[in-house]
Amino acid sequence: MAATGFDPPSSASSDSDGYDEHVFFRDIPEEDENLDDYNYRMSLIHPTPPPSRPTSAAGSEYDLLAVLLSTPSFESCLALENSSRQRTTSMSKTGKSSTKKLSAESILQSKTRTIYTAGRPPWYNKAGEQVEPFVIGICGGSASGKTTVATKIIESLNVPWVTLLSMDSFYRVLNEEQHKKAAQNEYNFDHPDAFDFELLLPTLQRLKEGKKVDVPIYNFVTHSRETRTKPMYGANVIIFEGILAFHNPQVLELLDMKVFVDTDADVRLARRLKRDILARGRDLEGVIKQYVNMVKPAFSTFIAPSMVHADIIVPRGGENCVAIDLIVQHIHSQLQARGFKLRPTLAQSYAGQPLPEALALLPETPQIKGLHTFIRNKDTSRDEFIFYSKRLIRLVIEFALSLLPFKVSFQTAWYILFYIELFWSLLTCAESGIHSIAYAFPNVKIVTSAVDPEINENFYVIPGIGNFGDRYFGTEPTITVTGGSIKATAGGSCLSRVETKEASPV
Ligand SMILES: Nc1ncnc2c1ncn2[C@@H]1O[C@H](COP(=O)(O)OP(=O)(O)O)[C@@H](O)[C@H]1O
Ligand SMILES: Nc1ccn([C@@H]2O[C@H](COP(=O)(O)O)[C@@H](O)[C@H]2O)c(=O)n1
Repeated sequence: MAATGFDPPSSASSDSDGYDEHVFFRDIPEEDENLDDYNYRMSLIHPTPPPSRPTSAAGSEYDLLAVLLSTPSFESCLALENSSRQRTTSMSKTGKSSTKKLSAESILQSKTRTIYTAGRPPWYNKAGEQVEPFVIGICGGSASGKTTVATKIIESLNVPWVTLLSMDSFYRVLNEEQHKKAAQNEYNFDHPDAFDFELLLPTLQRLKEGKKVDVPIYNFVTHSRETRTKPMYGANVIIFEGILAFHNPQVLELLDMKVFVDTDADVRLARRLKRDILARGRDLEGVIKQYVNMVKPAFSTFIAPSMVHADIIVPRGGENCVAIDLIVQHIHSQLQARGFKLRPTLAQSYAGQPLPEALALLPETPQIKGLHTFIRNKDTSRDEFIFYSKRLIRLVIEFALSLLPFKVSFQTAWYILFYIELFWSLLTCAESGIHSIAYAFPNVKIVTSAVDPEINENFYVIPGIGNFGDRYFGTEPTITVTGGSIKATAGGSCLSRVETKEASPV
């Protein structure tokens, strides 16, 4: 654990698995608590933009849309859209059939709104069945690097929903006498009795069931729980870390994968000295006294022996990228087996089917061909890539507006722009993506400037531009070769797969 008054991270989200997959397919139970959960998640996806318009290097269109989408008009448009939605399967005129099926269970009515759902919240599988999250336990001595390893796993995983639960949040509330001992560095925080397992166990159980929990926030300076708690939510992956993560047999039962972080005692002591003095309000003598009398003995008695439960031992902790990569790969294969990883399935789902009626393709003029030639060239610089992409985006948006069957009034303008957000990401699109969006948003017209028949195993359009978002925002993985070893990095974190060839656009 790295910070004073640890504010437990609730969920890390990334959208790599596709916007549509985890945003709008939300099954909302009717209780208000769960609706709050829904609203919370929606706020993560559509955070309120800052009042002033941000000056992002990557495009004013998006900034404008972000501001527009935060307006009350957007909410009403969404309600309008949702209330009229039906699940449909539509085929193009060239196809044999054109069917429209209403699925009553995909429309959910709460007290305040109507919500369309294809029946699959983030932690449900493709068939809409609830799937247990994958729970990882990380154990190890104090300052061994448990939190650092957990954070690196989360960074490398690139999975939409991950929850990190720290055992530190479950330190017991002390009485007056215990507080006095703690102030003199004489209270044993490393003994199992110091932890509130009666609260910890049901909390982890509920999270594993995909339910919301309220987690205490612990303050290491005052040795006490804060009055507020932190809400946490079920996820695809739950990481539970703590010095005694493997101590309680019932907790152990809940862990699908057990990782022990094994860092030398002298390194741990050095890190702890620095951290406790800088971040936990301690002094040198106090830290050493606590370490010698309680931390070190408890490590030998309780923590080191629990290493026998570990599936993986990570020497040195967070700097051990190889071990973290292995863990990440294992988690990916477990998620795949549980049916969480839908993108590869969706990519293959519609092979050979005629394109949906909802698709409107820009006429292939010399101008469009020229713009595509630039953005599909892997040697096009990022500045040029953004420049030509913006021109193409403008043409797509203009074309989309020209397709609207009604006169644009002030009210309808918001409605149109809601659609444009979807169009915009479809500058170019793979067939499987068009089918997936047409299925999820049956009433939305999809406008794009090019349809690509295939995507490769990295979901790159072939022949194409690599990952459009990565090229546009400059977040492409890079390869560095140092001292004969090849290391792939993305945003400074360990990658789940170390590439042996350049990860350049195809
Ligand atoms: N590989 C590392 N190199 C240097 N400092 C580290 C490393 N790993 C962790 N630390 C530092 O050591 C302290 C404890 O790390 P942390 O990951 O919070 O351990 P734990 O969760 O096991 O207590 C933190 O201040 C952190 O920044
Ligand atoms: N009030 C407290 C509570 C706990 N500790 C020490 O924290 C260590 C566990 O946290 P890590 O992040 O290092 O795993 C544990 O060794 C306790 O001694 C404390 O000093 N004061």
